[in-house]
Amino acid sequence: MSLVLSDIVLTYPDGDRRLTALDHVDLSVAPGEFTAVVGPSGSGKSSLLAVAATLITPDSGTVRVAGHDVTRAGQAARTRIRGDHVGIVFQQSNLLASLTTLDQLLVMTHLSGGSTREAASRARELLDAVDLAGKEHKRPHQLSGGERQRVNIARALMNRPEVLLVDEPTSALDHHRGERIVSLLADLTRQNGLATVMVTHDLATLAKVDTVLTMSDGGLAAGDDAEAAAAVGGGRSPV
Ligand SMILES: Nc1ncnc2c1ncn2[C@@H]1O[C@H](COP(=O)(O)OP(=O)(O)OP(=O)(O)O)[C@@H](O)[C@H]1O
Repeated sequence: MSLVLSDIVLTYPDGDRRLTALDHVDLSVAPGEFTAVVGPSGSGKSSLLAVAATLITPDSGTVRVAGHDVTRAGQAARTRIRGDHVGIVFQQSNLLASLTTLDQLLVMTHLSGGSTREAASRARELLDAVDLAGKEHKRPHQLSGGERQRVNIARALMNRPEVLLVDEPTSALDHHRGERIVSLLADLTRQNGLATVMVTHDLATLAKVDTVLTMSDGGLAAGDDAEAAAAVGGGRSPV
């Protein structure tokens, strides 16, 4: 398994008490497996992604990323494990306004101290894979929302991660562009043997994933599409 969360408990301060955001959560994602997590607002989905991304340390439980026990690692080791093994795609494109598409990707290698020549060919290969060949020299304001999200995805894959974590990738896109992004994520997951976890409210995208899990009050359970519909709010239309 590329990503294993075992018996995770995460609480936040809440006045003079603690609020339990993740309540004994287990999650395992194999290489090449595309997992979706659905659930109502406040159920703990972002907290789950943040723990898997090694951005927050749970109160208890263990997180293993590409075989590394992150929970026992110090701050520096955790940062290295995240940089080497985890790709993260946020809900809103958070590209740097002044950089070209190509430079958005190259900056990742620069930060991790990798070889520049290899990075340039890796970046071009990825931009080709996300159908952005020819847009290398555009800046974010010259790209559509879907194109910006594809730059985000390519950037997350620059360092060849084993684990890809994606938060609401379709929320800023119309239905057609949203479907294209999720199909792309499904293809990249299989082609690159990624363990992908996607948080989504968009039930139309669930057809493309291997596993659907539902979060409810900090608990995570296997769920079919009907349960998923109920979990995101009584089967309301995809957004
Ligand atoms: N930094 C924080 N401090 C205190 N409480 C928090 C913090 N972050 C989240 N929470 C609480 O933890 C619970 C889980 O929040 P989380 O953001 O993980 O839910 P979510 O399912 O991602 O919600 P949404 O779909 O609205 O983004 C909620 O009750 C939320 O209010």
